Amino acid sequence: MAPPTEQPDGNGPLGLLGGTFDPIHLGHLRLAEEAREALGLARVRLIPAGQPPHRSEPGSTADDRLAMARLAATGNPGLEIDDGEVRAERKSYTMLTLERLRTELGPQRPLVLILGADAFEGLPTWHRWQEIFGLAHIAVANRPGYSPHARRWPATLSPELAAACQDRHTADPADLRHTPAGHVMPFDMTPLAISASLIRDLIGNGHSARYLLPDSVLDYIGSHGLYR
Ligand SMILES: Nc1ncnc2c1ncn2[C@@H]1O[C@H](COP(=O)(O)OP(=O)(O)OP(=O)(O)O)[C@@H](O)[C@H]1O
Ligand SMILES: O=C(O)c1ccc[n+]([C@@H]2O[C@H](COP(=O)([O-])O)[C@@H](O)[C@H]2O)c1
Repeated sequence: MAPPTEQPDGNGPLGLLGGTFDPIHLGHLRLAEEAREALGLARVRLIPAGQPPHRSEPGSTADDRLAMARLAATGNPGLEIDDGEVRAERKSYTMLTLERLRTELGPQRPLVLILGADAFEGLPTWHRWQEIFGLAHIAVANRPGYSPHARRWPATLSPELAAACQDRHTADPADLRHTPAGHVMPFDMTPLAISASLIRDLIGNGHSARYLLPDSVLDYIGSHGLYR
């Protein structure tokens, strides 16, 4: 008989995947799913940004982006939704979200901030970025077209990011379980050249975006007339 699969426990590392999710797509969902498996996360919390700090106004409202994230997570017990950034009347700075989560979850629960390579590249421009390492681990996935691929670290990182990561780098997911925060771990995911901007462009130009995102999300976009 096969051994029982390890059940996710309430104190295991919690993955955090923030994004504008304009709209959420299969790149985001595979990122969450593959991070959960590769890093041994109990669950992954999707956190739609209410007011994304470093981009112009999204093409759909925060409430629509939250609704689409809820639809995308439906049926996957490994995912949960956090509406805190949508509800907050301020820019969606990750440090502030991590402080809120530490208040909610306590100082000991391992938190793993999941970033695609493009987001990670921009980390030194984030609000209080150096403090993030004190509140969460960071896991970085490859993304087609972006340079800081795990296998080429640290050569492809900017000097300040390389310096910040130097003593934090790990390739062992056990390190993410044994401490609440502080490690940086690159991991490989199935390369998917899907982006929300591609989907917005396709829909805006009257083309099909089917099979790039869940059908339920595509139906929502259609019934609410988004991105036209
Ligand atoms: N195809 C993908 N592969 C790996 N990571 C991804 C992918 N798409 C998005 N991500 C990651 O998901 C997070 C949220 O991304 P975001 O919501 O900005 O989506 P996006 O597709 O990059 O959007 P846009 O095209 O509007 O810039 C970021 O960390 C980003 O790097
Ligand atoms: O905290 C910051 O200063 C900060 C700056 C840029 C982006 N972020 C977060 O990074 C995630 C991805 O952002 P975006 O714009 O690529 O969708 C999302 O959760 C944002 O809130 C955070």
